[in-house]
Amino acid sequence: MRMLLIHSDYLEYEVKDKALKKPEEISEEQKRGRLEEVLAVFVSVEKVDEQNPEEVVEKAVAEIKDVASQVKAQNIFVYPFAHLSSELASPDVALEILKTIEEKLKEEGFNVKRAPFGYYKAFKLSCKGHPLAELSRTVVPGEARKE
Ligand SMILES: Nc1ncnc2c1ncn2[C@@H]1O[C@H](CO)[C@@H](NC(=O)[C@@H](N)CO)[C@H]1O
Repeated sequence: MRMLLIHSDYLEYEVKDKALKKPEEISEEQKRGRLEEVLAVFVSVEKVDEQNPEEVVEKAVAEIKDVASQVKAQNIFVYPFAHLSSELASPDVALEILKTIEEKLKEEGFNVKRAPFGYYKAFKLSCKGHPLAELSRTVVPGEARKE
């Protein structure tokens, strides 16, 4: 799994078109979203993560919590983003993993939004620009090695 973490004044998105034949079903309300003072986490779920989704969720949540505490962010935006890797997991597995990351972060007390899966979306982001405002993390299950 590849993550790009951007500490931002705000992140807002608007759903445009379907990017998959069967995107996640969403309500009218979910077609737009915005969070202020947010840690935006752009996530590409990778093929290697299919070996142990539970473990990669655990590692991803730990990394996100670590960065959130460093930048003192209570709001987290989980944003599916298929552009950080050339070895993507299947959409079904990716969606499940992203939903579980969202759930676990909520259990940890964060205010979490997740952008809809399987769509082209317009988005606006205002990066804060401090030294920890732009970070990337890679997590893989167990002994799996990234080539
Ligand atoms: N392995 C994966 N990891 C993360 N997201 C994934 C995925 N497989 C499919 N998606 C979702 O389907 C859209 C089309 O690839 C993706 N859409 C996007 O990435 C938008 N930024 C528009 O390009 C995403 O919502």
